[in-house]
Amino acid sequence: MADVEAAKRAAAKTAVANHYPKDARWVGIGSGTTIVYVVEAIKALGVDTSATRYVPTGYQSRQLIVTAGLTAVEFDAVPAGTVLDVAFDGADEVDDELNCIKGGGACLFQEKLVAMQAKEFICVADSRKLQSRLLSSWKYIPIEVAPIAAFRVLRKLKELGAIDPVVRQNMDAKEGPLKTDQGFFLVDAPFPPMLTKSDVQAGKVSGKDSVWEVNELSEKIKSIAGVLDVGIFSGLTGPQATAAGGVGGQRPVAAYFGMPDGSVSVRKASS
Ligand SMILES: O=C(CO)[C@H](O)[C@H](O)COP(=O)(O)O
Repeated sequence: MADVEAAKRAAAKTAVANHYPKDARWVGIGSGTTIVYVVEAIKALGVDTSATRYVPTGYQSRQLIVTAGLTAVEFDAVPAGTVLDVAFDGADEVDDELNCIKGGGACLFQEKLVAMQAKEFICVADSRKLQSRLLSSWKYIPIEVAPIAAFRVLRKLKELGAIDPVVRQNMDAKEGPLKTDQGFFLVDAPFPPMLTKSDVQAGKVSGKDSVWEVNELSEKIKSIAGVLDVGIFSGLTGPQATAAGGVGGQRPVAAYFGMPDGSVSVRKASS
């Protein structure tokens, strides 16, 4: 465990050193345990942060920002048209093309909003998260769902090939479904490992026999009525989205993994 924490810290330090702009104005801060080291690394830079505004992806993230003595501005208070300089976040799994699964820590919708508002979305994780295909080691896709539609969504997910999807429950003394920062439920939907775009280009068949290409499955799940968002971050990166006339993408431009030997492996999105 100590090694895993050291790996997360090393990845965060390198990611911040490479991507935190000297004159940062707007910075997205994600959720989870790894992001704690990103904030630690930002503080350790010793730069003047008085004019920098940090945009959280949920309650935990906001507390982290404030406790570090940084200024938090909620996503809906960011002035219209503002593009964040950079957004850092963790992931539950990252594939060869830098598609990610997120939401294991019960945040995903706000994480996606923040990532998609950033010029650069940077993922920080430890080596356990690095797999050639999504759903290799991590077994389910978190999906944020309107409570009233939960049973319908479960049924539709089974039709798509999900194996025993469930509504995530509170782990503390308060029994019942866990609620997200939006007051929604989370459905955890196990699927077999997904295909990447290059798998499909190489002739592997997608969408049949419950084996899905990442983007295709993401779209299918998002189109189910009652789904707020899906914990698959795929498609365009920020610069690609900007070039296409949009703001930012949901796929990171780079992912940093702390390795067991103390090194940091960097993966960059190619296409
Ligand atoms: O998506 C997330 C929260 O829902 C987290 O980024 C993801 O679960 C990774 O967390 P950790 O850094 O603790 O491994």
